[in-house]
Amino acid sequence: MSETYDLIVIGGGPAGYPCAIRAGQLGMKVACVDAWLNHDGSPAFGGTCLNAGCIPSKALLESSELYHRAQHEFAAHGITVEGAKLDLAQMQKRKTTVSRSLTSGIKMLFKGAGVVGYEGWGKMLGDGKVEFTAHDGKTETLTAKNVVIATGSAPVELKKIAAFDNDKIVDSWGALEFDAVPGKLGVIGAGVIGVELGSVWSRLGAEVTILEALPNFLPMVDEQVAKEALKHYKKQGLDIKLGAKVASAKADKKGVAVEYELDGKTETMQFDKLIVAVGRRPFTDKLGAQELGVKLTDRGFVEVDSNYKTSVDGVYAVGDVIGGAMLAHKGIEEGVVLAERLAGHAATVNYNAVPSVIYTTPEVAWVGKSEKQAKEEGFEIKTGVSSFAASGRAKALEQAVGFVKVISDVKTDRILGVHMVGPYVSEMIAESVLALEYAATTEDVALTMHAHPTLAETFHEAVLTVDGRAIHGINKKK
Ligand SMILES: NC(=O)c1ccc[n+]([C@@H]2O[C@H](COP(=O)([O-])OP(=O)(O)OC[C@H]3O[C@@H](n4cnc5c(N)ncnc54)[C@H](O)[C@@H]3O)[C@@H](O)[C@H]2O)c1
Repeated sequence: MSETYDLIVIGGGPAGYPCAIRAGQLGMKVACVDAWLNHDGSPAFGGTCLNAGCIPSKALLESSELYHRAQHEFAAHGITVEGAKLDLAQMQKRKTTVSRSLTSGIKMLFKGAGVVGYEGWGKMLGDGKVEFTAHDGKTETLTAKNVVIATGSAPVELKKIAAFDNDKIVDSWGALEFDAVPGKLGVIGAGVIGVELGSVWSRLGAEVTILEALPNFLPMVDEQVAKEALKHYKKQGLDIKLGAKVASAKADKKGVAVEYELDGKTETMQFDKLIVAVGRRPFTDKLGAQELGVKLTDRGFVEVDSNYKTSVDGVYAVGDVIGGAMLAHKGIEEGVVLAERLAGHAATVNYNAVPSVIYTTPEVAWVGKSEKQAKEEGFEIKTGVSSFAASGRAKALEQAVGFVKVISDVKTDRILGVHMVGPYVSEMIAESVLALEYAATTEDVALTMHAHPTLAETFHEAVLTVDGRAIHGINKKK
């Protein structure tokens, strides 16, 4: 029997499930097919983000941060905690509970929007047909007017250098599932995943070394912010070796021996576990994309036009699988916008206002252009920086580190970029995104009242600093 739909979404991660839900809300008959299986064999919607990425990593980041604070910060608040002990099994159990509550929630949301969820693999056969193979091997053919590819991405494996063995050499998912704190932990790659996971295990007691091939740290982040973040990471004990290109990693019963080149010399380090976090690749396995003639780029991303349409009529793609920023929220927006367009509505993604966040301590967040980028693009810019050291709220939180930097256009006064390093900047960045979305000037934000005392005042102060009128900072003489 062939079930017929208006839309079949293949992939139920942050790009796919919102696309399916929005399409359902807009009156389409929708199916969403997802192949995810957790390590315990349970299927789940939500993709990497909810099952093995954003959410479980944030759960462990929070728990490990509390453990670290109990040991190193509570005394400053006048709280004595004697013998704070780590119960890693409980910490992992809580992490799983957080994830599962959200992934099971997707099924409820599907119900509410009239979306039919299929747990298993989807393979495009052409002419709107999708072969669905359930986890028990049973197959059925589904048909739809339109098909959306939202199959996401997977960790890049360094097959010749450090192939995953899922025990000693693991990917970012495996690194969230350790059942004991490694004594010595190696990480290849000081990108977002490397520093977030390195932070988790360092706070829990591991000696962490991060080997990064590039000579500069976090090159996608504003230089001033990256420098400040590096200073704090090093202070916390993360040993970040820049310009260290890993040549080989060999695992045996004792651990992993990693050979890397630094300053023309070959060095070796021994670790108990090694995390490989060197980026993610588009995931199109078992999808039938190439057989169908869906054009892929040299790097395997699905090629789409400005309407997210692939080279094959009736086949669209959104999220990590089409490239660009590999961020859940970018995928969510694309999925929703595509559903709206398929329903005949006008909708668009503003790629100039995509926020990025690194959930370390301090957190790093940014949106828009960096100072270097703005200058390279020919803007005459003015900048304003305000430090959290001047924030009453940050001091009360015992987290008065970092700063907010605002970049604006001299000619129009429009805000071009905002870059932050400090406490809870993951939450603060939303205001800057809104400023960019509404093409706000520094004057617009300067005239906006901010509650006192809040961390958000530091953004306001940075904006005031642009024109030398900060109240809680020393302004540069003009
Ligand atoms: N908080 C978040 O928003 C968040 C969290 C996790 C992941 N992500 C996204 O997931 C994607 C993947 O993250 P990632 O950190 O794996 O990739 P990444 O591309 O951000 O960083 C990988 C790093 O590995 C280095 N590298 C590559 N080969 C190496 C080698 N042989 N030796 C040493 N270093 C090497 C690269 O130079 C690079 O700096 C990114 O797009 C990221 O933005 C986002």
